[in-house]
Amino acid sequence: MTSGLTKITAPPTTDTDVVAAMRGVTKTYGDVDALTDVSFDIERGRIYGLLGRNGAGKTTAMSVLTGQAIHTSGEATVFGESPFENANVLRDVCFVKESQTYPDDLCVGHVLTAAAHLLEHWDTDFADQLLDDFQLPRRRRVKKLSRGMRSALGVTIGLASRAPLTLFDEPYLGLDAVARQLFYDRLLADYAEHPRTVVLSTHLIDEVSNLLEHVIVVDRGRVVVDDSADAIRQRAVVVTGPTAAVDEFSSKGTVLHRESLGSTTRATVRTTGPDADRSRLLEAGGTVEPASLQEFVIRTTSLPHDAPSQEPQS
Ligand SMILES: Nc1ncnc2c1ncn2[C@@H]1O[C@H](COP(=O)(O)OP(=O)(O)OP(=O)(O)O)[C@@H](O)[C@H]1O
Repeated sequence: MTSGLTKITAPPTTDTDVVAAMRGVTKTYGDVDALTDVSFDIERGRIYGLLGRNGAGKTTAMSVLTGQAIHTSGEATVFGESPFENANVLRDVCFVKESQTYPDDLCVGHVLTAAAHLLEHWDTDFADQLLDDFQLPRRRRVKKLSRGMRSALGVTIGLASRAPLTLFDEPYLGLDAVARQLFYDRLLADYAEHPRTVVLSTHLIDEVSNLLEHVIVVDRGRVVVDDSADAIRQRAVVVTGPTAAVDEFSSKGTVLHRESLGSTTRATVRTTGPDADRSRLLEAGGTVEPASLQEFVIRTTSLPHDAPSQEPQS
């Protein structure tokens, strides 16, 4: 079952520089459909946001791409090969999970030494710098770390891995706002110097929206948006004004959400492009503002099944 929205996708790419891909991937756990007919490409040298509500299928998708779960049908490839039990592929992949566990007796230094052995592109100096940044005590046992410190350790491993494909699955549990900002800053600075492909799943969409270059939204196991963040920023707008004028403007795009109070209506609309004619709306006293990425994701994933949606008339 879909959200009632047409799937929103970028035009097909001619770029063959795809580091990971899914084609018609389905993953079931017993009678739970975690992923249904999922297809997307992850291209080299970009930061992707994998977004969606709780239980949407984000962790499952990342687990399939990192060989930690076997999909039920379809095809998943990383660097052109199946990732499952494929050391050739996995040495270039780092997957940092929110629920990452480490052997209890290891201390922080041991974990980093193990990571250095396992990850081909590991940078020890960078790892040391990140330990200092996050004030992680090298000699402390992992089981004695606070929840936030454990997250900081995961983030440190993900960044210092410099893996050509690095996936962070909601790595922030317990990280305070200062530590999260540190993570974003270090990620951006290091990514600029050492370009690689990063996939980030998060519920803190506003915080990361400036980081993301491409967004994949999963809703109940299906991909409902696969588009560049710029395209989403340009086309997703919040329109407010007299109902007739808002509805006329909205009819040229896809209405993601609409609410009225008296004669005024507010609608979140995905237009056909930045040049959508807004003159009549403005003349009628209406306003058009860019929708935040968070608003866009919320409106894209929370429609009831039978919600009316209008197709773009491009
Ligand atoms: N090992 C499992 N056994 C049974 N069901 C599972 C298992 N792992 C995931 N699921 C189910 O698959 C669906 C997708 O779960 P998944 O963890 O991929 O979602 P998610 O988008 O990462 O959610 P969240 O944002 O809450 O972490 C959910 O319905 C979940 O209950």
